[in-house]
Amino acid sequence: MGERREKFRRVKSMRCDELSLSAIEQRRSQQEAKMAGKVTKTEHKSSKQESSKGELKSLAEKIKKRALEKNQEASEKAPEGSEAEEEAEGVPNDSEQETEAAHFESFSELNLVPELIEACENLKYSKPTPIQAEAIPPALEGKDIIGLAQTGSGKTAAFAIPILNQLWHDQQPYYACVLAPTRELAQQIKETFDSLGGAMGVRTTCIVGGMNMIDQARDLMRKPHIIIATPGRLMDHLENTKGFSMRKLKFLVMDEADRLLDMEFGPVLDRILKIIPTQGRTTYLFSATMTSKIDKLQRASLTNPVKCAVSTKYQTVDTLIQTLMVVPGGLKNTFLIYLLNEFLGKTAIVFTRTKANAERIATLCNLLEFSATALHGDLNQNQRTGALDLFKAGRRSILVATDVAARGLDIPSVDIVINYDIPVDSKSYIHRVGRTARAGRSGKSISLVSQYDLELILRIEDVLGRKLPKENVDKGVILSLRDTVDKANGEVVMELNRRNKEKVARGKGRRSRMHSRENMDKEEQ
Ligand SMILES: Nc1ncnc2c1ncn2[C@@H]1O[C@H](COP(=O)(O)OP(=O)(O)OP(=O)(O)O)[C@@H](O)[C@H]1O
Repeated sequence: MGERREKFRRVKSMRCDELSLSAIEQRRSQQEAKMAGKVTKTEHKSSKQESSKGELKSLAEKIKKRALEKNQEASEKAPEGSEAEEEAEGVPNDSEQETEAAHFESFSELNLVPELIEACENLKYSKPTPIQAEAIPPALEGKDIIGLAQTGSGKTAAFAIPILNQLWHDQQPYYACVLAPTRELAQQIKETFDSLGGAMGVRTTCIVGGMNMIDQARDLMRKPHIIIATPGRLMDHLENTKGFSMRKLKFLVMDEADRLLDMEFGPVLDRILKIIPTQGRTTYLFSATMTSKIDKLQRASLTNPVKCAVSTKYQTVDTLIQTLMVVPGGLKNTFLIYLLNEFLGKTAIVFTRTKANAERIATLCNLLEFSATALHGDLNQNQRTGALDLFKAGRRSILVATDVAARGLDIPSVDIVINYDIPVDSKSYIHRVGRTARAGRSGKSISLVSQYDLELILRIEDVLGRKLPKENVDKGVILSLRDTVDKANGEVVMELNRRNKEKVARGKGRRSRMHSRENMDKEEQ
Protein backbone atom coordinates (compact mmCIF):
# COMPACT_ATOMS: atom_id res chain seq x y z
CA MET A 1 0.00 0.00 0.00
CA GLY A 2 2.83 2.33 1.01
CA GLU A 3 4.68 1.37 -2.19
CA ARG A 4 1.63 2.24 -4.26
CA ARG A 5 1.20 5.61 -2.56
CA GLU A 6 4.87 6.36 -3.13
CA LYS A 7 4.62 5.43 -6.84
CA PHE A 8 1.55 7.57 -7.27
CA ARG A 9 3.23 10.48 -5.54
CA ARG A 10 6.21 10.12 -7.86
CA VAL A 11 4.17 9.92 -11.06
CA LYS A 12 2.19 12.98 -10.03
CA SER A 13 5.19 14.99 -9.08
CA MET A 14 7.45 14.08 -12.00
CA ARG A 15 9.11 17.11 -13.44
CA CYS A 16 9.41 17.70 -17.14
CA ASP A 17 13.17 17.15 -17.13
CA GLU A 18 12.61 13.70 -15.65
CA LEU A 19 10.35 12.80 -18.52
CA SER A 20 13.03 12.30 -21.07
CA LEU A 21 14.06 9.11 -22.75
CA SER A 22 17.63 9.42 -21.58
CA ALA A 23 16.21 9.39 -18.07
CA ILE A 24 14.50 6.09 -18.89
CA GLU A 25 17.76 4.45 -19.85
CA GLN A 26 19.31 5.70 -16.64
CA ARG A 27 16.42 4.43 -14.58
CA ARG A 28 16.38 1.16 -16.51
CA SER A 29 20.01 0.53 -15.56
CA GLN A 30 19.22 1.45 -11.95
CA GLN A 31 16.41 -1.08 -12.14
CA GLU A 32 18.79 -3.69 -13.57
CA ALA A 33 21.20 -2.96 -10.75
CA LYS A 34 18.42 -3.48 -8.27
CA MET A 35 17.67 -6.75 -10.04
CA ALA A 36 21.14 -7.93 -9.14
CA GLY A 37 19.98 -8.00 -5.54
CA LYS A 38 16.87 -9.75 -6.81
CA VAL A 39 16.97 -12.74 -4.49
CA THR A 40 16.66 -10.71 -1.34
CA LYS A 41 14.15 -8.39 -2.92
CA THR A 42 12.01 -11.22 -4.24
CA GLU A 43 12.07 -12.93 -0.88
CA HIS A 44 11.05 -9.71 0.76
CA LYS A 45 8.31 -9.22 -1.81
CA SER A 46 6.97 -12.72 -1.41
CA SER A 47 6.82 -12.44 2.38
CA LYS A 48 5.05 -9.11 1.98
CA GLN A 49 2.72 -10.71 -0.56
CA GLU A 50 2.19 -13.61 1.82
CA SER A 51 1.12 -11.28 4.66
CA SER A 52 -1.30 -9.38 2.47
CA LYS A 53 -2.60 -12.52 0.78
CA GLY A 54 -5.47 -12.96 3.24
CA GLU A 55 -6.47 -9.35 2.79
CA LEU A 56 -6.21 -9.60 -0.99
CA LYS A 57 -8.07 -12.88 -1.05
CA SER A 58 -11.01 -11.51 0.86
CA LEU A 59 -10.94 -8.39 -1.31
CA ALA A 60 -10.85 -10.53 -4.44
CA GLU A 61 -13.71 -12.60 -3.12
CA LYS A 62 -15.72 -9.48 -2.45
CA ILE A 63 -15.01 -8.09 -5.92
CA LYS A 64 -15.83 -11.44 -7.47
CA LYS A 65 -19.07 -11.74 -5.53
CA ARG A 66 -20.08 -8.22 -6.48
CA ALA A 67 -19.24 -8.84 -10.11
CA LEU A 68 -21.07 -12.16 -10.13
CA GLU A 69 -24.17 -10.53 -8.66
CA LYS A 70 -23.99 -7.78 -11.24
CA ASN A 71 -23.39 -10.29 -14.03
CA GLN A 72 -26.33 -12.32 -12.90
CA GLU A 73 -28.54 -9.25 -12.87
CA ALA A 74 -27.27 -8.24 -16.28
CA SER A 75 -27.69 -11.67 -17.84
CA GLU A 76 -31.25 -11.78 -16.57
CA LYS A 77 -31.84 -8.54 -18.44
CA ALA A 78 -29.88 -9.51 -21.58
CA PRO A 79 -31.92 -10.41 -24.67
CA GLU A 80 -32.09 -14.13 -25.35
CA GLY A 81 -30.27 -15.92 -28.11
CA SER A 82 -28.44 -12.82 -29.28
CA GLU A 83 -25.73 -14.16 -31.56
CA ALA A 84 -24.42 -11.03 -33.19
CA GLU A 85 -21.01 -12.31 -34.14
CA GLU A 86 -19.83 -12.11 -37.71
CA GLU A 87 -19.56 -15.84 -37.94
CA ALA A 88 -23.01 -17.27 -37.48
CA GLU A 89 -23.17 -20.88 -36.37
CA GLY A 90 -23.33 -23.24 -39.28
CA VAL A 91 -25.68 -26.17 -39.59
CA PRO A 92 -24.46 -28.88 -37.22
CA ASN A 93 -22.48 -31.49 -39.09
CA ASP A 94 -24.37 -34.76 -39.09
CA SER A 95 -21.18 -36.72 -39.33
CA GLU A 96 -19.81 -35.20 -36.12
CA GLN A 97 -20.39 -37.43 -33.12
CA GLU A 98 -21.02 -35.75 -29.78
CA THR A 99 -19.37 -37.29 -26.71
CA GLU A 100 -20.96 -38.13 -23.37
CA ALA A 101 -19.58 -36.16 -20.43
CA ALA A 102 -16.66 -38.20 -19.13
CA HIS A 103 -15.01 -38.07 -15.73
CA PHE A 104 -11.73 -39.60 -14.59
CA GLU A 105 -10.07 -39.32 -11.22
CA SER A 106 -6.57 -39.97 -12.52
CA PHE A 107 -4.54 -40.36 -15.72
CA SER A 108 -3.96 -44.04 -14.91
CA GLU A 109 -7.65 -44.69 -15.66
CA LEU A 110 -7.03 -43.61 -19.26
CA ASN A 111 -5.04 -46.66 -20.30
CA LEU A 112 -1.87 -44.74 -21.15
CA VAL A 113 1.69 -46.05 -21.29
CA PRO A 114 3.39 -45.79 -17.85
CA GLU A 115 5.92 -43.19 -19.10
CA LEU A 116 3.08 -40.78 -19.86
CA ILE A 117 1.33 -41.36 -16.54
CA GLU A 118 4.62 -40.64 -14.81
CA ALA A 119 5.15 -37.49 -16.90
CA CYS A 120 1.68 -36.23 -15.88
CA GLU A 121 2.56 -36.87 -12.22
CA ASN A 122 5.83 -34.97 -12.63
CA LEU A 123 3.94 -32.04 -14.13
CA LYS A 124 1.55 -32.16 -11.13
CA TYR A 125 -1.41 -33.02 -13.35
CA SER A 126 -3.38 -34.95 -10.72
CA LYS A 127 -6.36 -35.75 -12.95
CA PRO A 128 -7.49 -35.04 -16.50
CA THR A 129 -9.18 -31.69 -17.07
CA PRO A 130 -12.71 -31.92 -18.60
CA ILE A 131 -11.44 -31.49 -22.20
CA GLN A 132 -8.75 -34.10 -21.60
CA ALA A 133 -11.32 -36.50 -20.13
CA GLU A 134 -13.58 -35.94 -23.17
CA ALA A 135 -11.00 -36.00 -25.92
CA ILE A 136 -8.34 -38.53 -24.90
CA PRO A 137 -10.53 -41.71 -24.92
CA PRO A 138 -11.92 -41.27 -28.48
CA ALA A 139 -8.48 -40.07 -29.62
CA LEU A 140 -6.94 -43.28 -28.29
CA GLU A 141 -9.48 -45.17 -30.41
CA GLY A 142 -8.04 -43.43 -33.46
CA LYS A 143 -10.87 -40.94 -34.06
CA ASP A 144 -10.52 -37.49 -35.57
CA ILE A 145 -11.33 -34.86 -32.92
CA ILE A 146 -12.82 -31.38 -32.85
CA GLY A 147 -12.03 -30.04 -29.36
CA LEU A 148 -13.69 -26.94 -27.94
CA ALA A 149 -12.87 -25.81 -24.41
CA GLN A 150 -12.22 -22.52 -22.64
CA THR A 151 -8.84 -20.83 -22.58
CA GLY A 152 -6.37 -22.32 -20.11
CA SER A 153 -8.24 -25.62 -19.79
CA GLY A 154 -5.43 -27.96 -20.89
CA LYS A 155 -6.16 -28.44 -24.60
CA THR A 156 -2.45 -28.82 -25.45
CA ALA A 157 -2.08 -31.96 -23.32
CA ALA A 158 -5.47 -33.15 -24.62
CA PHE A 159 -3.95 -33.57 -28.09
CA ALA A 160 -0.33 -34.24 -27.07
CA ILE A 161 -1.10 -37.20 -24.78
CA PRO A 162 -2.88 -39.42 -27.36
CA ILE A 163 -0.22 -38.68 -29.99
CA LEU A 164 2.64 -39.55 -27.62
CA ASN A 165 0.82 -42.68 -26.45
CA GLN A 166 0.47 -43.88 -30.04
CA LEU A 167 4.06 -42.89 -30.89
CA TRP A 168 5.30 -45.20 -28.12
CA HIS A 169 3.85 -48.18 -30.01
CA ASP A 170 4.79 -47.01 -33.48
CA GLN A 171 8.01 -44.97 -33.45
CA GLN A 172 8.57 -43.22 -36.78
CA PRO A 173 10.20 -39.99 -37.88
CA TYR A 174 7.88 -37.17 -38.97
CA TYR A 175 5.08 -38.90 -37.08
CA ALA A 176 2.99 -35.85 -36.15
CA CYS A 177 2.78 -32.22 -37.13
CA VAL A 178 1.19 -29.53 -34.96
CA LEU A 179 0.36 -26.23 -36.65
CA ALA A 180 -0.03 -23.04 -34.63
CA PRO A 181 -0.70 -19.45 -35.77
CA THR A 182 2.18 -17.76 -33.91
CA ARG A 183 5.85 -18.52 -33.36
CA GLU A 184 5.66 -18.11 -29.59
CA LEU A 185 2.75 -20.50 -29.32
CA ALA A 186 4.54 -23.09 -31.48
CA GLN A 187 7.55 -22.90 -29.15
CA GLN A 188 5.31 -23.33 -26.11
CA ILE A 189 3.60 -26.39 -27.61
CA LYS A 190 7.03 -27.89 -28.30
CA GLU A 191 7.89 -27.41 -24.61
CA THR A 192 4.71 -29.27 -23.59
CA PHE A 193 5.59 -32.19 -25.91
CA ASP A 194 9.12 -32.20 -24.48
CA SER A 195 7.96 -32.31 -20.89
CA LEU A 196 5.33 -34.98 -21.53
CA GLY A 197 7.45 -37.07 -23.89
CA GLY A 198 10.95 -36.51 -22.48
CA ALA A 199 11.07 -39.82 -20.63
CA MET A 200 9.96 -41.61 -23.81
CA GLY A 201 12.88 -40.16 -25.77
CA VAL A 202 10.64 -38.19 -28.11
CA ARG A 203 12.41 -35.87 -30.56
CA THR A 204 10.64 -32.61 -31.37
CA THR A 205 11.50 -29.59 -33.45
CA CYS A 206 9.99 -26.14 -33.80
CA ILE A 207 9.85 -24.74 -37.34
CA VAL A 208 8.78 -21.09 -37.33
CA GLY A 209 9.41 -17.92 -39.29
CA GLY A 210 12.11 -15.44 -38.29
CA MET A 211 14.66 -18.20 -37.58
CA ASN A 212 17.51 -19.54 -39.67
CA MET A 213 16.26 -21.86 -42.46
CA ILE A 214 19.53 -23.82 -42.65
CA ASP A 215 19.56 -24.58 -38.91
CA GLN A 216 15.94 -25.69 -39.23
CA ALA A 217 16.74 -27.87 -42.25
CA ARG A 218 19.50 -29.49 -40.19
CA ASP A 219 17.03 -30.12 -37.35
CA LEU A 220 14.59 -31.68 -39.80
CA MET A 221 17.33 -33.98 -41.11
CA ARG A 222 17.68 -35.35 -37.56
CA LYS A 223 14.29 -36.93 -38.23
CA PRO A 224 12.20 -35.64 -35.31
CA HIS A 225 9.03 -37.48 -34.33
CA ILE A 226 7.01 -34.33 -33.81
CA ILE A 227 7.20 -31.09 -35.81
CA ILE A 228 5.57 -28.01 -34.33
CA ALA A 229 5.32 -25.28 -36.93
CA THR A 230 3.79 -22.10 -38.20
CA PRO A 231 2.23 -22.76 -41.63
CA GLY A 232 4.31 -20.41 -43.83
CA ARG A 233 7.71 -21.65 -42.71
CA LEU A 234 6.61 -25.30 -42.82
CA MET A 235 5.54 -24.80 -46.44
CA ASP A 236 8.96 -23.24 -47.21
CA HIS A 237 10.68 -26.39 -45.96
CA LEU A 238 8.27 -28.74 -47.71
CA GLU A 239 9.13 -26.98 -50.97
CA ASN A 240 12.83 -26.32 -50.48
CA THR A 241 14.42 -28.70 -47.99
CA LYS A 242 15.74 -31.78 -49.75
CA GLY A 243 14.98 -35.07 -48.02
CA PHE A 244 12.13 -33.64 -45.94
CA SER A 245 8.66 -34.91 -46.63
CA MET A 246 5.55 -35.54 -44.59
CA ARG A 247 4.16 -38.30 -46.80
CA LYS A 248 4.11 -40.74 -43.87
CA LEU A 249 2.55 -38.31 -41.41
CA LYS A 250 0.16 -40.02 -38.96
CA PHE A 251 -1.23 -37.02 -37.05
CA LEU A 252 -2.03 -33.47 -38.03
CA VAL A 253 -3.09 -31.06 -35.28
CA MET A 254 -4.37 -27.55 -35.85
CA ASP A 255 -4.18 -25.66 -32.59
CA GLU A 256 -6.23 -22.44 -32.62
CA ALA A 257 -7.88 -24.14 -35.59
CA ASP A 258 -10.44 -21.41 -36.27
CA ARG A 259 -7.58 -18.95 -36.73
CA LEU A 260 -5.65 -21.32 -38.98
CA LEU A 261 -8.73 -21.99 -41.07
CA ASP A 262 -9.49 -18.33 -41.64
CA MET A 263 -8.68 -16.26 -44.72
CA GLU A 264 -5.18 -15.22 -43.77
CA PHE A 265 -3.79 -18.73 -43.35
CA GLY A 266 -6.26 -20.48 -45.70
CA PRO A 267 -4.20 -20.54 -48.92
CA VAL A 268 -0.96 -21.81 -47.36
CA LEU A 269 -2.89 -24.33 -45.30
CA ASP A 270 -4.55 -25.66 -48.45
CA ARG A 271 -1.12 -26.14 -50.03
CA ILE A 272 0.17 -28.03 -46.97
CA LEU A 273 -2.94 -30.20 -46.88
CA LYS A 274 -2.46 -31.13 -50.54
CA ILE A 275 1.04 -32.43 -49.83
CA ILE A 276 0.35 -34.52 -46.73
CA PRO A 277 -1.63 -37.79 -46.89
CA THR A 278 -5.35 -37.98 -46.12
CA GLN A 279 -5.39 -41.76 -45.99
CA GLY A 280 -4.17 -43.13 -42.65
CA ARG A 281 -3.89 -39.67 -41.16
CA THR A 282 -5.67 -38.64 -37.96
CA THR A 283 -6.61 -34.97 -37.64
CA TYR A 284 -7.30 -32.95 -34.49
CA LEU A 285 -8.70 -29.42 -34.42
CA PHE A 286 -8.63 -27.54 -31.11
CA SER A 287 -9.62 -24.05 -30.03
CA ALA A 288 -11.48 -22.04 -27.40
CA THR A 289 -13.52 -20.43 -30.18
CA MET A 290 -14.01 -23.19 -32.72
CA THR A 291 -15.66 -22.40 -35.98
CA SER A 292 -18.67 -24.48 -36.89
CA LYS A 293 -18.75 -23.28 -40.48
CA ILE A 294 -18.88 -26.41 -42.54
CA ASP A 295 -16.83 -25.13 -45.45
CA LYS A 296 -14.00 -24.14 -43.12
CA LEU A 297 -14.05 -27.49 -41.35
CA GLN A 298 -14.13 -29.33 -44.65
CA ARG A 299 -10.90 -27.61 -45.57
CA ALA A 300 -9.21 -29.67 -42.82
CA SER A 301 -10.54 -32.94 -44.41
CA LEU A 302 -11.70 -34.61 -41.22
CA THR A 303 -13.11 -38.13 -41.25
CA ASN A 304 -16.16 -38.71 -39.02
CA PRO A 305 -14.83 -36.41 -36.32
CA VAL A 306 -15.89 -36.71 -32.71
CA LYS A 307 -16.90 -33.32 -31.32
CA CYS A 308 -15.60 -32.85 -27.78
CA ALA A 309 -17.10 -29.61 -26.55
CA VAL A 310 -16.86 -28.76 -22.88
CA SER A 311 -17.84 -25.14 -23.39
CA THR A 312 -19.80 -23.01 -25.78
CA LYS A 313 -18.07 -20.98 -28.46
CA TYR A 314 -17.66 -17.77 -26.47
CA GLN A 315 -17.47 -19.09 -22.93
CA THR A 316 -14.96 -17.62 -20.53
CA VAL A 317 -13.94 -19.27 -17.26
CA ASP A 318 -15.83 -18.58 -14.02
CA THR A 319 -12.65 -17.58 -12.21
CA LEU A 320 -12.21 -14.60 -14.53
CA ILE A 321 -13.72 -11.27 -13.47
CA GLN A 322 -14.37 -9.06 -16.50
CA THR A 323 -15.09 -5.35 -16.21
CA LEU A 324 -14.87 -2.19 -18.28
CA MET A 325 -13.97 1.45 -17.76
CA VAL A 326 -15.63 4.18 -19.76
CA VAL A 327 -12.88 6.57 -20.81
CA PRO A 328 -13.64 10.17 -21.82
CA GLY A 329 -11.89 11.49 -24.94
CA GLY A 330 -8.15 12.01 -24.68
CA LEU A 331 -7.79 10.29 -21.31
CA LYS A 332 -6.95 6.75 -22.33
CA ASN A 333 -3.27 6.98 -21.38
CA THR A 334 -4.12 8.51 -18.01
CA PHE A 335 -6.68 5.78 -17.30
CA LEU A 336 -4.14 3.13 -18.18
CA ILE A 337 -1.49 4.59 -15.86
CA TYR A 338 -4.14 4.96 -13.15
CA LEU A 339 -4.94 1.25 -13.50
CA LEU A 340 -1.32 0.15 -13.53
CA ASN A 341 -0.85 2.19 -10.38
CA GLU A 342 -3.90 0.56 -8.79
CA PHE A 343 -2.50 -2.88 -9.58
CA LEU A 344 1.09 -2.13 -8.69
CA GLY A 345 2.97 -5.33 -7.85
CA LYS A 346 0.69 -7.41 -10.10
CA THR A 347 1.57 -8.83 -13.47
CA ALA A 348 -0.37 -7.46 -16.43
CA ILE A 349 -0.72 -7.84 -20.17
CA VAL A 350 -1.89 -4.68 -21.96
CA PHE A 351 -3.31 -5.33 -25.42
CA THR A 352 -3.20 -2.71 -28.17
CA ARG A 353 -4.56 -2.82 -31.71
CA THR A 354 -1.41 -1.61 -33.48
CA LYS A 355 2.30 -2.31 -33.24
CA ALA A 356 2.99 1.43 -32.96
CA ASN A 357 0.67 1.69 -29.96
CA ALA A 358 2.31 -1.31 -28.31
CA GLU A 359 5.73 0.32 -28.68
CA ARG A 360 4.47 3.70 -27.50
CA ILE A 361 2.64 2.37 -24.45
CA ALA A 362 5.58 0.20 -23.36
CA THR A 363 7.91 3.21 -23.64
CA LEU A 364 5.43 5.42 -21.79
CA CYS A 365 5.13 2.88 -18.97
CA ASN A 366 8.90 2.71 -18.61
CA LEU A 367 9.21 6.47 -18.60
CA LEU A 368 6.75 6.58 -15.73
CA GLU A 369 8.68 3.80 -13.97
CA PHE A 370 6.31 0.92 -14.56
CA SER A 371 8.57 -1.82 -15.86
CA ALA A 372 7.23 -2.90 -19.24
CA THR A 373 8.29 -4.66 -22.41
CA ALA A 374 6.67 -4.72 -25.85
CA LEU A 375 5.80 -7.72 -28.02
CA HIS A 376 4.62 -7.22 -31.59
CA GLY A 377 5.31 -8.19 -35.17
CA ASP A 378 7.67 -5.32 -35.96
CA LEU A 379 10.31 -6.79 -33.67
CA ASN A 380 12.76 -9.39 -34.90
CA GLN A 381 12.47 -12.89 -33.48
CA ASN A 382 15.30 -12.40 -30.97
CA GLN A 383 13.62 -9.26 -29.64
CA ARG A 384 10.26 -11.05 -29.46
CA THR A 385 11.72 -14.00 -27.58
CA GLY A 386 13.71 -11.64 -25.36
CA ALA A 387 10.60 -9.62 -24.45
CA LEU A 388 8.59 -12.71 -23.61
CA ASP A 389 11.43 -14.18 -21.55
CA LEU A 390 11.81 -10.96 -19.54
CA PHE A 391 8.10 -10.97 -18.78
CA LYS A 392 7.92 -14.67 -17.96
CA ALA A 393 10.91 -14.39 -15.64
CA GLY A 394 9.21 -11.53 -13.76
CA ARG A 395 11.87 -9.02 -14.79
CA ARG A 396 9.17 -6.88 -16.39
CA SER A 397 5.74 -6.81 -14.77
CA ILE A 398 3.89 -5.45 -17.81
CA LEU A 399 3.78 -6.94 -21.29
CA VAL A 400 2.34 -4.56 -23.89
CA ALA A 401 1.35 -6.63 -26.90
CA THR A 402 -0.67 -6.75 -30.06
CA ASP A 403 -2.86 -9.76 -30.81
CA VAL A 404 0.30 -11.74 -31.54
CA ALA A 405 0.12 -12.60 -27.81
CA ALA A 406 -3.66 -13.04 -27.71
CA ARG A 407 -3.88 -16.76 -28.40
CA GLY A 408 -2.49 -19.72 -26.56
CA LEU A 409 0.29 -18.18 -24.46
CA ASP A 410 0.34 -19.83 -21.06
CA ILE A 411 1.97 -17.58 -18.46
CA PRO A 412 0.57 -18.60 -15.07
CA SER A 413 1.71 -15.41 -13.31
CA VAL A 414 -0.56 -13.06 -15.30
CA ASP A 415 -3.02 -11.40 -12.89
CA ILE A 416 -4.65 -8.82 -15.13
CA VAL A 417 -5.40 -8.28 -18.80
CA ILE A 418 -6.07 -4.71 -19.87
CA ASN A 419 -7.59 -4.00 -23.25
CA TYR A 420 -6.10 -0.58 -24.01
CA ASP A 421 -7.74 -0.89 -27.43
CA ILE A 422 -10.89 -2.94 -27.76
CA PRO A 423 -10.37 -5.82 -30.19
CA VAL A 424 -12.32 -5.56 -33.42
CA ASP A 425 -13.58 -9.11 -33.27
CA SER A 426 -15.13 -10.83 -30.31
CA LYS A 427 -13.05 -13.98 -30.66
CA SER A 428 -9.91 -11.96 -30.05
CA TYR A 429 -11.53 -10.62 -26.88
CA ILE A 430 -12.13 -14.19 -25.61
CA HIS A 431 -8.52 -15.18 -26.29
CA ARG A 432 -6.99 -11.98 -24.91
CA VAL A 433 -8.80 -12.13 -21.57
CA GLY A 434 -7.97 -15.84 -21.45
CA ARG A 435 -4.29 -14.99 -20.86
CA THR A 436 -5.25 -14.73 -17.19
CA ALA A 437 -7.35 -17.01 -14.94
CA ARG A 438 -5.78 -20.15 -16.39
CA ALA A 439 -5.87 -23.69 -15.04
CA GLY A 440 -8.35 -22.85 -12.27
CA ARG A 441 -6.57 -19.69 -11.09
CA SER A 442 -8.41 -16.39 -10.68
CA GLY A 443 -7.79 -13.34 -12.82
CA LYS A 444 -9.22 -10.06 -13.96
CA SER A 445 -9.70 -8.25 -17.25
CA ILE A 446 -10.49 -4.57 -17.72
CA SER A 447 -11.43 -3.04 -21.07
CA LEU A 448 -10.94 0.68 -21.67
CA VAL A 449 -13.95 1.82 -23.64
CA SER A 450 -13.92 5.16 -25.43
CA GLN A 451 -16.82 6.70 -27.33
CA TYR A 452 -15.52 5.06 -30.53
CA ASP A 453 -15.60 1.57 -29.02
CA LEU A 454 -19.23 1.43 -27.95
CA GLU A 455 -20.34 -0.71 -30.85
CA LEU A 456 -17.46 -3.14 -30.42
CA ILE A 457 -18.08 -3.59 -26.72
CA LEU A 458 -21.80 -4.09 -27.29
CA ARG A 459 -20.97 -6.85 -29.74
CA ILE A 460 -18.63 -8.47 -27.22
CA GLU A 461 -21.26 -8.25 -24.48
CA ASP A 462 -23.73 -9.77 -26.89
CA VAL A 463 -21.63 -12.87 -27.54
CA LEU A 464 -20.78 -13.16 -23.83
CA GLY A 465 -24.52 -12.99 -23.13
CA ARG A 466 -24.14 -10.39 -20.39
CA LYS A 467 -23.20 -6.83 -19.63
CA LEU A 468 -19.73 -6.13 -18.33
CA PRO A 469 -19.84 -4.23 -15.03
CA LYS A 470 -18.25 -0.78 -14.90
CA GLU A 471 -15.20 -0.07 -12.74
CA ASN A 472 -15.34 2.93 -10.46
CA VAL A 473 -12.58 5.49 -10.85
CA ASP A 474 -11.31 8.14 -8.51
CA LYS A 475 -11.80 11.23 -10.67
CA GLY A 476 -9.55 13.34 -8.45
CA VAL A 477 -6.65 10.96 -9.00
CA ILE A 478 -7.28 10.90 -12.74
CA LEU A 479 -7.19 14.70 -12.89
CA SER A 480 -4.00 14.93 -10.91
CA LEU A 481 -2.30 12.34 -13.12
CA ARG A 482 -3.41 13.80 -16.41
CA ASP A 483 -0.76 16.49 -16.97
CA THR A 484 2.16 14.28 -16.11
CA VAL A 485 0.93 11.44 -18.31
CA ASP A 486 0.20 13.77 -21.25
CA LYS A 487 3.64 15.34 -20.99
CA ALA A 488 5.31 11.98 -20.79
CA ASN A 489 3.32 10.76 -23.77
CA GLY A 490 4.36 13.83 -25.77
CA GLU A 491 8.01 13.03 -25.02
CA VAL A 492 7.55 9.42 -26.03
CA VAL A 493 5.84 10.31 -29.31
CA MET A 494 8.62 12.74 -30.21
CA GLU A 495 11.34 10.27 -29.36
CA LEU A 496 9.70 7.41 -31.27
CA ASN A 497 9.23 9.66 -34.31
CA ARG A 498 12.90 10.60 -34.17
CA ARG A 499 13.91 6.92 -33.96
CA ASN A 500 11.61 6.02 -36.87
CA LYS A 501 13.12 8.76 -39.05
CA GLU A 502 16.59 7.46 -38.24
CA LYS A 503 15.50 3.94 -39.11
CA VAL A 504 14.00 5.03 -42.42
CA ALA A 505 17.17 6.98 -43.26
CA ARG A 506 19.33 3.95 -42.41
CA GLY A 507 17.04 1.75 -44.53
CA LYS A 508 17.26 4.18 -47.48
CA GLY A 509 21.04 4.24 -47.20
CA ARG A 510 21.18 0.46 -47.12
CA ARG A 511 18.78 0.18 -50.05
CA SER A 512 20.68 2.69 -52.16
CA ARG A 513 23.98 0.89 -51.36
CA MET A 514 22.35 -2.40 -52.35
CA HIS A 515 20.94 -0.79 -55.46
CA SER A 516 24.34 0.50 -56.58
CA ARG A 517 25.86 -2.92 -55.80
CA GLU A 518 23.14 -4.57 -57.91
CA ASN A 519 23.90 -2.13 -60.72
CA MET A 520 27.57 -2.91 -60.35
CA ASP A 521 26.78 -6.62 -60.59
CA LYS A 522 24.76 -5.98 -63.72
CA GLU A 523 27.50 -3.95 -65.23
CA GLU A 524 30.03 -6.62 -64.49
CA GLN A 525 27.94 -9.33 -66.11
N1 LIG B 1 -4.58 -32.18 -16.07
C1 LIG B 1 -4.05 -31.04 -15.71
N2 LIG B 1 -3.99 -30.69 -14.41
C2 LIG B 1 -3.45 -29.51 -14.02
N3 LIG B 1 -2.95 -28.59 -14.87
C3 LIG B 1 -3.01 -28.88 -16.18
C4 LIG B 1 -3.55 -30.10 -16.68
N4 LIG B 1 -3.45 -30.10 -18.02
C5 LIG B 1 -2.87 -28.93 -18.37
N5 LIG B 1 -2.60 -28.20 -17.27
C6 LIG B 1 -1.98 -26.84 -17.23
O1 LIG B 1 -2.98 -25.92 -17.59
C7 LIG B 1 -2.39 -24.77 -18.20
C8 LIG B 1 -3.16 -24.38 -19.45
O2 LIG B 1 -3.05 -25.38 -20.42
P1 LIG B 1 -3.04 -25.06 -21.98
O3 LIG B 1 -2.04 -24.00 -22.28
O4 LIG B 1 -2.93 -26.33 -22.69
O5 LIG B 1 -4.50 -24.42 -22.15
P2 LIG B 1 -5.37 -24.22 -23.45
O6 LIG B 1 -6.69 -24.85 -23.18
O7 LIG B 1 -4.63 -24.68 -24.66
O8 LIG B 1 -5.52 -22.65 -23.47
P3 LIG B 1 -5.68 -21.62 -24.71
O9 LIG B 1 -7.06 -21.80 -25.27
O10 LIG B 1 -5.50 -20.29 -24.09
O11 LIG B 1 -4.63 -21.97 -25.70
C9 LIG B 1 -0.93 -25.14 -18.49
O12 LIG B 1 -0.10 -24.47 -17.58
C10 LIG B 1 -0.89 -26.64 -18.26
O13 LIG B 1 0.37 -27.05 -17.77
